Amino acid sequence: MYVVVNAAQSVDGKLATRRREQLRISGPEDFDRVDRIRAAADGVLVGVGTVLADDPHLTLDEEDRRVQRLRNGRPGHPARVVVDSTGRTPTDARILDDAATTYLLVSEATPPDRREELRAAGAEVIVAGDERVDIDAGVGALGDHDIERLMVEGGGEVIYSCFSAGLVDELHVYVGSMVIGGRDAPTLADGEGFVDTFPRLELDGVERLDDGVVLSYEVVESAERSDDAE
Ligand SMILES: NC(=O)c1ccc[n+]([C@@H]2O[C@H](COP(=O)([O-])OP(=O)(O)OC[C@H]3O[C@@H](n4cnc5c(N)ncnc54)[C@H](O)[C@@H]3O)[C@@H](O)[C@H]2O)c1
Ligand SMILES: Nc1nc(=O)c(N)c(NC[C@H](O)[C@H](O)[C@H](O)COP(=O)(O)O)[nH]1
Repeated sequence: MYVVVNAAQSVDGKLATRRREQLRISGPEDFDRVDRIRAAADGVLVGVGTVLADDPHLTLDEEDRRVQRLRNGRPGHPARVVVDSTGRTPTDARILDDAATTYLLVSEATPPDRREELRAAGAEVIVAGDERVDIDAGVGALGDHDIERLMVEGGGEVIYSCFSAGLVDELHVYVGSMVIGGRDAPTLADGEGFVDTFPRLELDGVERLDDGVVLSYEVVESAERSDDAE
């Protein structure tokens, strides 16, 4: 699986406010760039924290010819994926509409009747992990559903888990010209945090878009021996 992480942050590294309300950090040029990364992917993944905060749709701008060209003749939208240990995705979430296939990666902690409710609401439910979703196994299982290139859109907990599992190949961060602040505001990588070994990146490109900058990195060394696995 080839994994591309994309997120937008303030100059102080926050993805949203401490209230976790949706906030536009990107401008229109950056949202176009996000659409092109989505279009090149077979699947777009978010955590349930993002679903509960933003109710995202995660589809493509079908009017944009540049976006459609990147689909390489693949019809429709990329699949949508939610990491959701206990099945908290609301059955009326926009991500469960019939615009695209939606996989919910749940753990054994999601009771069988909740799995059935989510299936009835349109989700393809994949069980990976006992208490919490085993992100490595869950992402691996997406490979059985023709997903070879995955875009991870956040939030901070899920991005950290992807780095911690050594899954990330590329990282693109849009840095918008604003300060959000707040010790409890989500950042690009939350979770437990690394204290011993750290993922190492190589800067691939810098691009000015809107009134901000996109930093693009290749991951050259992962931190598979994650400190929170001790
Ligand atoms: N600016 C951006 O680019 C951007 C992108 C996405 C989200 N956001 C913002 O981020 C916030 C949500 O981020 P977040 O960090 O609270 O939530 P998240 O979207 O990262 O989801 C995390 C949740 O997923 C579940 N989960 C299950 N298994 C997991 C695993 N193995 N690893 C990690 N999580 C697992 C847990 O319930 C966890 O609380 C919202 O405020 C949203 O608006 C911003
Ligand atoms: N690139 C980017 N810039 C931002 O300023 C911002 N707030 C997000 N946030 C990402 C988060 O996952 C959102 O929920 C989806 O971007 C919503 O996606 P839809 O428009 O519903 O398809 N992403």
